[in-house]
Amino acid sequence: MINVAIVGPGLVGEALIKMISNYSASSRGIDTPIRLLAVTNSRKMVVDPPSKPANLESWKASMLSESSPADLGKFTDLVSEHGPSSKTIIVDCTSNESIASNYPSWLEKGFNVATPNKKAFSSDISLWNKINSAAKNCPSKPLILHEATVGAGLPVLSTLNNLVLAGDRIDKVEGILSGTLSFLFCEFSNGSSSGKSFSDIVKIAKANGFTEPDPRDDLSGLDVARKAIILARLSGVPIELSDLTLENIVPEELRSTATVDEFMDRLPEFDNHFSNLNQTAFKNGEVLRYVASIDLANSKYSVSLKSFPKSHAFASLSSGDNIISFTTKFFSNPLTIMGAGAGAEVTAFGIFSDILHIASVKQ
Ligand SMILES: NC(=O)C1=CN([C@@H]2O[C@H](COP(=O)(O)OP(=O)(O)OC[C@H]3O[C@@H](n4cnc5c(N)ncnc54)[C@H](OP(=O)(O)O)[C@@H]3O)[C@@H](O)[C@H]2O)C=CC1
Ligand SMILES: N[C@@H](CC=O)C(=O)O
Ligand code: NA
Repeated sequence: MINVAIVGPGLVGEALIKMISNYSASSRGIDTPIRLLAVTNSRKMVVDPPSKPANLESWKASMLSESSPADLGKFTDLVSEHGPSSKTIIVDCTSNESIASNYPSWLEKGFNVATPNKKAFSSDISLWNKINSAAKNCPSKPLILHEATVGAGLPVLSTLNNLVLAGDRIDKVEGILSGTLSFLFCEFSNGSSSGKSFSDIVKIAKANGFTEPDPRDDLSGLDVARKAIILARLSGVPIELSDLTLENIVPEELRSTATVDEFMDRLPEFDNHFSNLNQTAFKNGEVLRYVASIDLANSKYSVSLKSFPKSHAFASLSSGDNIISFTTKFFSNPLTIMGAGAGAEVTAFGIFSDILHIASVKQ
């Protein structure tokens, strides 16, 4: 039995609960069943509730009726009473930095970790180093996987890890790494001079579940920058956020708005500003795309809004898709991965494939 404990049953966490409840391990060649044992958000937690909930609706009901106040320390203690930590996976589906700072201690205790949360892998390099040494030094060799942190469910990190393990040299990684910004600019800057307003498209991206809990994290370029850092570090170059040139497209006046609602309410005031940027590209026969360039060969790292001719692969991308290309010693003609780059279900799939990988190693 592999036990799964979820921290953060939000949009992505709920999609994951649905996926785990619908999964029948025996029919898919994994001998060990996967059991959803425990769930906590910032207010409440349930561990092995008497009702033994089988699906999302019954988990929601037991969160209401059988939960106790959330306490992360108690949560992991209770979880470890139900099976060895080597056969337990803690899944962090928050975007919280202080939850991420627990990974070293979870790994020291032998818990495996799977997460779409980028914070631990893109903040100060000291946390990255602590995580790696905790996993390496624990006798049960726990696994920590985070495929969904870049390209959601697309097999981006597993591909990069395989290239590195095989001895390839990564020269450059570039692409469109944000589902939100892909959706925004593919819809807004599509080679025509009219269409929906920029602020309306941001609202749709948020409603589609593409954005971070605070959409300013997407528009500021910070979310893309975090993904660029993860790609650089996994390629063997330990860069920090400060090594990267970042273009923030949030209008100056909206950067310090107090709440997400205030930001969304005031965004229409800047529709003309974005429309002018699009008009300039349009007049040159080009479109706008927000791209990341991780040029490892020349130690140059940037995330920025650029203009591309309509013949460029970035211009014809489907809205919401990511495209990531690796130029390497093996692949001088770049290896390219493309497909849906955000959304609850594809992200849950990325986490679930990490869970299945851990289950197959630890069963
Ligand atoms: N949406 C997407 O397409 C993708 C998302 N991701 C990542 O997935 C993660 C989840 O995103 P999403 O589901 O959209 O976010 P949501 O805001 O919908 O959900 C976040 C969840 O985390 C919980 N939470 C927040 N703080 C804490 C805390 N201190 N302790 C316990 N629980 C907490 C929230 O509970 P509460 O209600 O109590 O606050 C909520 O259940 C993020 O890291 C995001 O970057 C990655 C790839 C793609
Ligand atoms: N907000 C992010 C979600 C996935 O990481 C995005 O839009 O790409
Ligand atoms: Na991925």
